[in-house]
Amino acid sequence: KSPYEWVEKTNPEWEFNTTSSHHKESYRVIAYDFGIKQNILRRLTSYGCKNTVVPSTWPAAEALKMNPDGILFSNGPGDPSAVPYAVETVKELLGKVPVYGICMGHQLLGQALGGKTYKMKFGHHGGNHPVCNNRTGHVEISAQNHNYAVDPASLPSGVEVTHVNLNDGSCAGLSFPAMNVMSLQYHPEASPGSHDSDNAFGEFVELMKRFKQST
Ligand SMILES: NC(=O)CC[C@H](N)C(=O)O
Repeated sequence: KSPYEWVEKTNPEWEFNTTSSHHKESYRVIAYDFGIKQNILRRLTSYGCKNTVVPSTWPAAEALKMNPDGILFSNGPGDPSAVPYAVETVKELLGKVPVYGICMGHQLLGQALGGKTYKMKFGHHGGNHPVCNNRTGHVEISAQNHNYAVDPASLPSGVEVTHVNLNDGSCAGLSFPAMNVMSLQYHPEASPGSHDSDNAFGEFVELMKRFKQST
C-alpha cells in the first residue's frame, strides 16, 4: 500500500549471469507494482539498481519527485484494457525518464503509446516459448504467462516490434527509442529460467546510462 525499498540480489549461489554485476554505476528505479514478481526486483538489484516499489495507484508526479533514473512497469494479472488509470499514469511518465515494461507493464506501455490489446485464443503459458530478438536475429527461449497481447498493427509509426513469438507471430517486445521505452511480453527474470533474455535488464541499465549522460 505504500512505497518500500528492495535490496535483495539473486542469491550468489544461483547467479547464472556473471556479467550482471559488471555495471559500475547504480541507477535508481521506481517499480510500479501491478502484481510484481520478486525476481524482477532481484535481477534489477543484481544489475546494480536501487529499487523503490510503489503501488499501482502511485501518482506519476510523486514518482518523478523521487528522482528516478528509470521506471519499471511490472507484470500483473487480468485484462490490461480494464485498467485505464494505469495507462494514464504510464502516459504521464512517457518521455520523462527511460521506462521498461514486463508483461502487464508491456501491455500498459503498448496502450499508452496509442496501441490496443486483445485477448488471445489460448494465451502463452510455459517455459519454452521461442522468441526472435529482431535486433540480434537470435532466438531466445522464454518463459511466458499471458492471455492478452498488444496488436502491433494498432501501434503508431516509430514504435518498433523488437521481439516476435515464433509459435504464432505475436508481438513479444517493443521499443520506442524517441521516448526511451523498452518492453517484453514475457518473463526475462524467470526462475529457474529460461535465462536467454536476462540481458534485457542490462539493456535497461544502458538506456538509463545513456539518458543520464544526455541530460
Ligand atoms: N504475466 C502477466 O503480467 C500477465 C499479463 C496480462 N495480465 C495477461 O494475462 O495477458
